[in-house]
Amino acid sequence: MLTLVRQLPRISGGLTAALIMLIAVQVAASVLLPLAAGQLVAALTGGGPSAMPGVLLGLTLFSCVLLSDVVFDPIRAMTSARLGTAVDGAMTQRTVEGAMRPAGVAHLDDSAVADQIERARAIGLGGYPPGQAVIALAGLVPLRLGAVGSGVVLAVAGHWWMSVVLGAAWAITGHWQQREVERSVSAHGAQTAELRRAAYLRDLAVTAPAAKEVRLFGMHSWILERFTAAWWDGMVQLRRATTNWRLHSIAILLVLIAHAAVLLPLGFAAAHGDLPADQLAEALQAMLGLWAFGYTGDLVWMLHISSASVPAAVAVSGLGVAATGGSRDAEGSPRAEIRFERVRFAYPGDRPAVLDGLDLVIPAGSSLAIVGDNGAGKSTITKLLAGLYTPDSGQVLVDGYPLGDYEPASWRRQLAMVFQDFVHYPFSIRDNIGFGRVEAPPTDERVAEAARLGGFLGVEADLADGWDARLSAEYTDGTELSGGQWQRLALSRALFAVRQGAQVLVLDEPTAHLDVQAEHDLYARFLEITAGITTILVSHRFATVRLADRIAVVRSGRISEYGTHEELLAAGGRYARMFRIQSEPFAAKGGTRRAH
Ligand SMILES: Nc1ncnc2c1ncn2[C@@H]1O[C@H](COP(=O)(O)OP(=O)(O)OP(=O)(O)O)[C@@H](O)[C@H]1O
Repeated sequence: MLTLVRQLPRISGGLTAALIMLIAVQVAASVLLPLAAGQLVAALTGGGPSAMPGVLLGLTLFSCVLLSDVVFDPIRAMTSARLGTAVDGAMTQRTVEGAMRPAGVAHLDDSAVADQIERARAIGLGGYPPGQAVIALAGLVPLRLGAVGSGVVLAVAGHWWMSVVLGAAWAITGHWQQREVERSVSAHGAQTAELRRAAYLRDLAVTAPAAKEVRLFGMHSWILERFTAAWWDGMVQLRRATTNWRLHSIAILLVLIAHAAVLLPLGFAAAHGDLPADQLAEALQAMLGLWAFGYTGDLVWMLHISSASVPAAVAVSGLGVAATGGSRDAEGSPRAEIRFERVRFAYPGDRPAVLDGLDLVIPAGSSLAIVGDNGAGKSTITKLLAGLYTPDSGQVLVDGYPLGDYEPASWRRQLAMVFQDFVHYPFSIRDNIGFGRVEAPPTDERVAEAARLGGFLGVEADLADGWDARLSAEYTDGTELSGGQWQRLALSRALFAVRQGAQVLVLDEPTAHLDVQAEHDLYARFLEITAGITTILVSHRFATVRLADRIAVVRSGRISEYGTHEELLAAGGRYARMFRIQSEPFAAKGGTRRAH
């Protein structure tokens, strides 16, 4: 909560100042109320024509309270809502900036950082944005300060010990209940394993990616039953962890006893004429205001649960601030070679090394195909080349300089990559292709040329909006592409980058979704596409692999074979075996089966 308060003036100094002033007005009004009541009772019980000025003063005080309620309360509500929206916007923006700032992606594999990002998104807390905390704070602060004022009035009108007894009783119970809320909030933040499972099952049911299989496999009741069981089990665990009924009962008893201890002497003194009626009225009115020292219900809960994401958002917004890349300009690199030297790498966490002692040289301007079994580390090599991860030991050198010496953005501009799990951006075709080089305006000409090279040209011709057609079935005017069309679009995106100056083209399984004709057409354009640049192909298809000048086989974390297609076939090693398996005539096997 303190973290949130510290952020407020930074996010909007004007709104914060306005809110403080409006809260001060509300506090003053809450103190005026018992004084007004006392003033009126004093004037009316005094009798005679002299009552008029006293009544007028009492009514004026009441009018001030009324004015504050009628005029300033709505303004305070609007101001806190606006400040809340500003906080939501600023926190989300900082989270987004922070999450994207680190040059690599290793921080996203760190479970502590992933957890912070999850909290910063407020998802782990059931979607309570921090702006709600501002609204709760704007409600809570005047109540608490008003209670202080009521305490002073009670001390003056009644007796000082009355404020102490009542204030202490409320404060103790409020403290217990606040601790319960804090426990509950942190339990919600951590979420029980059951609730996390329930959230996963819910997402399976309500999000598009699993929708097809859920229906195909008839998983409706399976998911519903398990979701219901997991959710209730999780909730029961949460309640058990956070609710203490015994303390609740003691708290109620304590407050009742404290009120009796104050009310009885007040009544006794008034009955015996030791306490004038106006003071009794003031004291009784002030007693009612003291409750705000205690548990202020939903406001406390809302304040704690909504502000819980703020420290995480502040931590995420600081990600990568201290990290500095090199300063060498990579423009035009590599001119000589890319070299992996004794590279060892394991993904963050306690994981085994994927690459261990890997040496590899890729001469500039040549093409290299990387082959190997599933999970051998082929994609990992491309991620290290892109600087998304850094080797644990050894180094990646570009023209003799470690990758870390280069300014990260300038090295990235030299790369055009199609990842195996490339993203389907739900934006226009133009944007999807233009993302290859965001600095270069995606003009019709540039987009069409990239689409021609990537084999996408023509798809836009059937769409009403052409290059500006939106690619998402979730929009009424949107279009959904086929798997192969998305792959051609991803290729076009990379080739847009190449046409805008990228020097290294990395294609991870570029033909996996392509039909025979599209694959053939791509091979036909291969020389045109790769002319003058360094190309790295990761593929299991030997028709693709054979296009490359050289081939490297990855096995047991290092390069086990390296050479041209003919050289590796002649060597009779792993590559030759893989090639033979893939090129064995399928019909012969099928024929054997048919014969039975
Ligand atoms: N982000 C990650 N976090 C942890 N482990 C990972 C991550 N990405 C990959 N791995 C692991 O690293 C190993 C190598 O993965 P990589 O994707 O490089 O293999 P690959 O050779 O490209 O495989 P495939 O042919 O199946 O695409 C695998 O064991 C994989 O489980």
